[in-house]
Amino acid sequence: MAKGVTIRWGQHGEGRVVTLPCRPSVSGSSEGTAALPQLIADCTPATFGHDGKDVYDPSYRLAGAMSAQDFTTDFCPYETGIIDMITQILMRWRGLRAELYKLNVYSGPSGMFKSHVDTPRGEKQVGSLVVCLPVAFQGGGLAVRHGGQQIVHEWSTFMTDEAASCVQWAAFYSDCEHEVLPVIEGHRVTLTYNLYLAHGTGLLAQGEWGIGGLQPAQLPLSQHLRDLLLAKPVLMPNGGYLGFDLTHLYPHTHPSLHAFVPQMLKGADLAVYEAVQAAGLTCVLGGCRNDHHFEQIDILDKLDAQDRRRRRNEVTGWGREAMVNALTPLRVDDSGDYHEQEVPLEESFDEVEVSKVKDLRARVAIRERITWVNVSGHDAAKELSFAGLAYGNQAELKVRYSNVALVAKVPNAAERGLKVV
Ligand SMILES: O=C(O)CCC(=O)C(=O)O
Ligand SMILES: [Fe+2]
Repeated sequence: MAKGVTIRWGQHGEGRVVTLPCRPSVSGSSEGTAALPQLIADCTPATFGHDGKDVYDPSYRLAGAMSAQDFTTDFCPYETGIIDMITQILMRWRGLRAELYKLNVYSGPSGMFKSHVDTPRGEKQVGSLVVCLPVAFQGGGLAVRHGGQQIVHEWSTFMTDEAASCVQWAAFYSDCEHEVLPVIEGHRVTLTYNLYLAHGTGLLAQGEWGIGGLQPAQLPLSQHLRDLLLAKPVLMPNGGYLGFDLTHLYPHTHPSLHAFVPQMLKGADLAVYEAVQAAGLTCVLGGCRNDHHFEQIDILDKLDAQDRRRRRNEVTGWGREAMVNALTPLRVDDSGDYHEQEVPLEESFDEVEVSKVKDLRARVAIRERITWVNVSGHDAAKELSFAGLAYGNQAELKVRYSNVALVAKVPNAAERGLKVV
């Protein structure tokens, strides 16, 4: 670990600093071995939640604690990639926000925290992250239990300089019981973070602190949609469907990646999705509306079913699951050619096999039931796909990116609380 982890704390005018692992004292500075005992001395006895109260009981928890507002650190779990790893493993691509909670010190010969489940801090908390800083200690395993299974994270450094120079970490879901086994010798210094479910990894997609976050309801499109839904005379009194051609290309021809497109929405497309959600509309992602490629015959049925489920409160509306993904992998043959089923114009239906006409009419009918909001005049939207080639011993078509459309269901006037005169 090249840089070390710096902790700064102390009252105004009495600021202190330690960089871990402790290096030989720099003369005249508090940085060095003397600063660590000071950090430990400045911690207060750690309490824990019991029956809704903070309790101090050294027979259950023997540790020191410093609250996040009383120190700063340059250690960043995002920068080190820890949050990305947790997001992938524990959250299956949903976003996660880590909030520094406490610094704790469990010291030998008996520092420990008996078996407990962390008190959730807010309904979006999904887990905890413990980061063990590079200070030498023995014992102090972190046992995490779930479903009759146990994992013990042994971070003990056995006093070797090499082991004591690493940052080690573990993350677990909030419902996992865990325990800090007794520290035999040395000091086990940890940073704990609360992990919250978020729209995206990091802070930008969160409006919770009232700053910086994207507020989808404030997006101009969201306001226009709400005005449209409440307009007089009533537009679409019997309800209907609004279609948006998305502006970016997505790998929905890929056999498995197509399932992730809702989580991959980019830039303006994400804003369209957020705005549609904020306006209270249910939506579905489907193939491009281009005349030749509108593949999903059942797209509107899927949308209607999702909307009914949402109205019955079976879908919470949280996260990307609220959008139906009707994308299916498009067929790409061995030569990499993409087989679209062309939908000819109605006039030329007689040239098509009779058996196909019913299906083709259904596709045309679906396109016509959707009111398209944006007219995709630009070439990129007309160009149906763009192939990314990867070269191995033979040119192999890896991923093909194609246009995608988002279709939102407009409820009827009564469902919108409007009277039709
Ligand atoms: O330090 C650890 O490994 C876990 C600490 C813990 O369980 C807590 O602070 O709630
Ligand atoms: Fe805990």
